[in-house]
Amino acid sequence: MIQVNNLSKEYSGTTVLNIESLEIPKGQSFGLVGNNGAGKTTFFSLLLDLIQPTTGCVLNNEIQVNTSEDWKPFTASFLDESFLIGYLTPEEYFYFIGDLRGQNKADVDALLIRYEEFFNGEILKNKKYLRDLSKGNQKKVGIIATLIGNPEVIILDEPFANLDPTTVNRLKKIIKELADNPSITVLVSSHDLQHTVEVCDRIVALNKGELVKDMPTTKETLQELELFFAV
Ligand SMILES: Nc1ncnc2c1ncn2[C@@H]1O[C@H](COP(=O)(O)OP(=O)(O)OP(=O)(O)O)[C@@H](O)[C@H]1O
Repeated sequence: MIQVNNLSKEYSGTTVLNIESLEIPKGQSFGLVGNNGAGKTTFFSLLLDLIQPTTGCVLNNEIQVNTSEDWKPFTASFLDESFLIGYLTPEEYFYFIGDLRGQNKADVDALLIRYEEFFNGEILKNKKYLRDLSKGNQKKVGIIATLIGNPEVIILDEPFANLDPTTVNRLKKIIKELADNPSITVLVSSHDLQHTVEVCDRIVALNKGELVKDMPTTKETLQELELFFAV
């Protein structure tokens, strides 16, 4: 269970995120939507302890995220993967991440075989550096890397961006499989309302840093969101 208490973030005196209270139960597939600048990436960055809150805190299973090394079961992929990427081939990168998460080569290989169709196994053979891959292929590598080491919480910031339609469908299948696992919590942010509604069982909308909608996914959710964002 992730708990958010009185969480806010300011930059130069301007509040960009302000969430009084939010709970994300273990096993939930949680969709975060909102216009450009609404605060989605800020929220995820706070969950991941990549930035410090101005007020409040985030707890994972009652452990405050930035006070203990024990909270680190979160993995994440972001829209722009380039910050992860030096002069490493995808294969070197996967083994490097595996090493960080206590996975041996055989564990990583098993995962790569399992998801070969999604991330396009060809990427491994051509030995290009990650920085020289297309944006979509970088994205695929970033997403698969989040799955290494059996994380409890997987954060996918704009996972559908830059992916072709076939790959989007494969990704939706993967997210639904993860969502069906009661011990895995998946958090997805996206501008694609339809994809988000399809893979998430709860949708939260942010507007200018404030939580403006919080609803379970039903048959009406997509229409409701489309009307909301059409205003
Ligand atoms: N380092 C920073 N310094 C100043 N302002 C920032 C910084 N990082 C984010 N912001 C501001 O915080 C607000 C929320 O940004 P954020 O990236 O969280 O939005 P978002 O919902 O992810 O947007 P998008 O859909 O465009 O990716 C924006 O107004 C942004 O300009």
